Amino acid sequence: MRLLAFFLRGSKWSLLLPVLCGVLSGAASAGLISLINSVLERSDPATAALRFAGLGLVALLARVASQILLNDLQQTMLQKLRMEMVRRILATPLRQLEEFGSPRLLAVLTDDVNSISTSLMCIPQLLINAAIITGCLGYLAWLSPFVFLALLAFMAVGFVTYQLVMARGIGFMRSAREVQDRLYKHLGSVIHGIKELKLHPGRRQAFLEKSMGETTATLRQLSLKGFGLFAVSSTWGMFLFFTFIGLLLFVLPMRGAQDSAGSLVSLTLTVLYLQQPLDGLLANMPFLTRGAVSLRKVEQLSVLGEGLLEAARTLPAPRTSFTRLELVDVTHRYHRELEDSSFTLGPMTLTLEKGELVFLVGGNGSGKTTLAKLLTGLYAPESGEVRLDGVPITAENREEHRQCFSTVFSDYYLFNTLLGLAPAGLVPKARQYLERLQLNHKVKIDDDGTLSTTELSQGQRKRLALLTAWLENRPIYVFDEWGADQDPIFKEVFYEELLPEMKREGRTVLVISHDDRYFHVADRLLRLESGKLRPETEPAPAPARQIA
Ligand SMILES: Nc1ncnc2c1ncn2[C@@H]1O[C@H](COP(=O)(O)OP(=O)(O)OP(=O)(O)O)[C@@H](O)[C@H]1O
Repeated sequence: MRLLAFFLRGSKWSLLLPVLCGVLSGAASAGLISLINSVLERSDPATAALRFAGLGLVALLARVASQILLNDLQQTMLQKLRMEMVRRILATPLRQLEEFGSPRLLAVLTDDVNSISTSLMCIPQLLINAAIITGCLGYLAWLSPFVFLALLAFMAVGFVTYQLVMARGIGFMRSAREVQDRLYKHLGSVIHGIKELKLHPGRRQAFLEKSMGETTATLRQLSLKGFGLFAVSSTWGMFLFFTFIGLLLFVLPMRGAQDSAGSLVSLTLTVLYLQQPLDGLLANMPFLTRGAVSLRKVEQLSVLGEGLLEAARTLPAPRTSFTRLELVDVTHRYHRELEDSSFTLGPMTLTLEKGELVFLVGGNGSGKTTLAKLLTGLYAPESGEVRLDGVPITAENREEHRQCFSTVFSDYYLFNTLLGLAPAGLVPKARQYLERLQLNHKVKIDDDGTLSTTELSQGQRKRLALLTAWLENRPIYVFDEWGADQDPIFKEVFYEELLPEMKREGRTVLVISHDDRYFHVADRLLRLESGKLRPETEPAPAPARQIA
């Protein structure tokens, strides 16, 4: 029902039409049984044949129309669902997404969205079957109220017992769905850890046997149990049904309880006619249940982005200037469920002025990237305030705040096109930058901003990422260990030429770096130790150059 309500919410009218066709098809099928009975008993074969053909035709045409319309609805819903999920992900705060985890996100976007759409495909058949069952029951009530009531009682018993078994089945399906998140994590390891797995047979074996092997075996077991229970409960339903037919055939005549309107043949035929739609109803249940389980997962993801969508849909204009960026008593803490210790950054107070070139240094895990995420508005502070030109950054203006920054984080992502950068005007500039970054012999940029390749060395890819950031033309640049993958010559170009040039252009540049050879380039050096800012020190003077 939740599933039906979900689909009805957005597409009442496009669902109504196929439903009506489905019901019409079911009603026509139910009409057929009364016709068959009347032919068997008494009716004129010629007119009955015409009615038979007419009803059969209506049943078939309405069924095919319902399925075509529903197919169309399914594809539309699938597209809408995928777009909406991605919109919600884009609107969700980064920290919440990190906590949710990419394997779970992937499982929702692929498996769950597909299960929901498969369950949608079951709906026309469900409606057709429900219409046939209702029609047959109505006809049965007219033939024999006693048999009708007895069948209702059997169906009630069947429904209650079926529900009891199904509840266990649904439990297994939910557990299987949880395991699926783990499976996606392992699939991610195959893709991203392929080199490590190929180079080390022991690790590969352990991965296959333990990680993948155990997870897939658990998933198999849970799915088998879930689907097994569905099979048992539908067989139980069919057992009740045959028991009823047995009683109808052998006990009813003995008790002489038939009322005059219903002959045994008509009653048996009508009840038998119910078998196919009942069977169909039960066969669709696992898919509908799987869809409902997936819908719960999708709804969990939906909650993440709730309330933020509207803000995300109105694009703020990029900001071209600022004078001061401040952190005032800001803290951020990573909570980890299964660990006693948690990392806390701050409380810290810090100011960055327009046109400053600031280096942020410190040991691994001291909090440099976390601080950069707070400054750029990718994280919201747990306490304290981030202020831009004196204005506190809140949930309402954080999206706008982020428009001040161009970044290359150490785990940057490189798009293969100058996405969202209005390419027409920027392509000539992009080609110039390509030359400055010594990539013009490797990469070409089309007039529509598509890069000829991103299949490059790590250092070259990072230069391309720098190019995109540079083109964004924002007032503040943040580079997180950008120099780490560069050769000594290009490191020098970056620290000694490009950074000072950005500063001369009036930009504020925050450089996270371990390259102490170039600390002298900075106007200021911020040093982090275990999440705390140390008192500022003057950058060391430039080291003496070696004379060859
Ligand atoms: N997504 C996360 N979830 C939980 N803890 C995290 C997460 N990211 C970082 N941390 C923890 O926060 C601390 C600071 O991490 P951060 O990445 O800011 O350090 P860093 O100074 O940039 O380190 P490095 O020089 O190694 O890049 C680390 O101890 C790390 O374990």
